[in-house]
Amino acid sequence: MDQKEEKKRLRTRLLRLRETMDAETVRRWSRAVTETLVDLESFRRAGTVFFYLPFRNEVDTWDAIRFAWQAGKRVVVPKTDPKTKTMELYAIHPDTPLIEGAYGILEPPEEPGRCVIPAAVDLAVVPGVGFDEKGYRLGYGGGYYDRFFSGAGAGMIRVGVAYPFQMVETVFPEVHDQRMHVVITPERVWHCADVSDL
Ligand SMILES: Nc1nc2c(c(=O)[nH]1)N(C=O)[C@@H](CNc1ccc(C(=O)N[C@@H](CCC(=O)O)C(=O)O)cc1)CN2
Ligand SMILES: Nc1ncnc2c1ncn2[C@@H]1O[C@H](COP(=O)(O)OP(=O)(O)OP(=O)(O)O)[C@@H](O)[C@H]1O
Repeated sequence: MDQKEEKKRLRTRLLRLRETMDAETVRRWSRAVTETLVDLESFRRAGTVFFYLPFRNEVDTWDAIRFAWQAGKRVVVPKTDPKTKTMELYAIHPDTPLIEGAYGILEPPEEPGRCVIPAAVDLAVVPGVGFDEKGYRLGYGGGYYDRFFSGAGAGMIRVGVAYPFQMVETVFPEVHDQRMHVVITPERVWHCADVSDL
């Protein structure tokens, strides 16, 4: 089997495992990940944090988002453009009305001229279908985060969040894949890239 086929099978297998999780397990593991995340030195120091808004049993980021607001941080989330496979970032507040955008993921409404430049973001909390110990990430195959991190979003600290079963031996990385600096699972933190002050 070639690498492309292996990667596709791994994606299907991991997505199936995540789909079959019960709500209580999603809550319990998300809470454990959140506690570790908000305690990271790089998170405490961050003024602006790029979160994703969870869908389909992804690690729930809402508690961490509320924590960030309470700590006075700026919270930004992506608005995706499926035509160009790119993301723009918008700041959200507790009262920002969110709408279902591409793929049924909640997004802030479009506000021309109000998007936040990626260079202003200190840390990104990154969703994934799977991760490996080197910090490589398997996503839905759209290349959104790879494109973002290899371009304007290059400077921020990248923190992947995952359930235990999403941490695998290898995600069959390709040359364009951008590594995470840190991956957090409910039971531990994986320091993947050389960032001196994490
Ligand atoms: N919460 C969250 N937001 C996110 C991501 C994510 O993984 N999670 N993304 C991370 O990249 C981007 C959206 N990427 C996505 C890419 C494809 C599909 C998707 O549903 N794909 C179809 C496959 C066929 C198709 O292209 O339509 C599928 O899986 O059924 C979903 C999200 C940006 N926002
Ligand atoms: N920096 C980039 N510039 C242009 N195309 C890219 C870049 N990074 C990735 N791509 C393209 O995007 C496609 C999907 O990449 P990949 O399979 O790694 O996505 P993924 O990381 O699983 O998805 P996502 O980030 O959306 O969750 C690939 O065909 C790749 O060629």
